[in-house]
Amino acid sequence: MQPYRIAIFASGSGSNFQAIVDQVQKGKLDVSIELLVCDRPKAYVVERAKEAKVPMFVFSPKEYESREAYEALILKELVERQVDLIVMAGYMRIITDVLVGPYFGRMINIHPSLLPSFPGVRAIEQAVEYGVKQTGVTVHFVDGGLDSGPIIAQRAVEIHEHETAESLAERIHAAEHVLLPQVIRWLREDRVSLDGRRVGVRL
Ligand SMILES: Nc1nc2c(c(=O)[nH]1)N[C@@H](CN(C=O)c1ccc(C(=O)N[C@@H](CCC(=O)O)C(=O)O)cc1)CN2
Ligand SMILES: NCC(=O)N[C@@H]1O[C@H](COP(=O)([O-])[O-])[C@@H](O)[C@H]1O
Repeated sequence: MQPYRIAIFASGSGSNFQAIVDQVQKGKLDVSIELLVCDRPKAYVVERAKEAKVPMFVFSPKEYESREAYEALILKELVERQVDLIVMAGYMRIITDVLVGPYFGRMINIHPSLLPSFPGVRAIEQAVEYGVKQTGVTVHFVDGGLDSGPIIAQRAVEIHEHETAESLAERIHAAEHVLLPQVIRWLREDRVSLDGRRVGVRL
C-alpha cells in the first residue's frame, strides 16, 4: 500500500495526538505522522511531539500579519511533505480557505459534542449547563464554517446525575481516543465516501 501521510494540528494537552502516536507505534494504524502544527509554543502537545520525534511547525499567531499569512506557510510545509490528511485534534483556531480550499475532503476535526449541538469552544461545559442527558463526540470533515462540515462518525456518552464538566471530560476524551484513530484508519483504507453532506463508510 502507498504511504499515507498525516499532519496533526493541536493547541493543547495533545491526548488525542498521543492516542494516534500510540496506535501507530503499536502497529495498529498504518500512517506516517509527518508534522505537528501548533499555535501555542508552550502547549504540552509540543513535548509529546518531541518525545515521539514528530517534526513540528510551532508558531504564535501574533507574529503573523493574518491567519492567511501563517496558513500559507503551513500549506507550503504540507505540500512539501505530501501530506494526505490533516487531523485537527484540539486545534483552537478557525481555518480559512487557504487550507480549506486545497484540503476539503482531506481535513477532519474531532469535536467533544454530538454536532450540531454545542459547536465552538467549551462544548462539554455547554452540554452540562444545558442539562442534556446524553452528549458525545463527533468526527467531521472541516469546511469553511465552524463545526459545520459533513459528519463522518459520532459516539454517544451518557451524562450521569450530578455530573461535573471535569468527570464528563474524562469519558469524552476516552471516547475520542478510540474514535479518532478509527476514522483515520477508515480514511487510510479508502472506506469513506462523501456526497454533498452525506458521508458513507464501507465497514
Ligand atoms: N474552518 C474551520 N476551522 C476549524 C474548525 C471548523 O470546523 N472549521 N474546527 C475547529 C475546532 N473547533 C471546534 O471543534 C474550534 C476551534 C476554535 C474556535 C475559536 O473560536 N477559536 C478562536 C480563538 C480561540 C482561542 O484562541 O482561544 C479564533 O479562532 O478566533 C472554535 C471552534 C478548528 N478550526
Ligand atoms: N472545538 C474544538 C475542541 O473543543 N476540541 C477538543 O479539544 C480537546 C483537545 O484535547 P487534547 O489536546 O488532549 O487532544 C478535545 O476534547 C477536542 O475534542
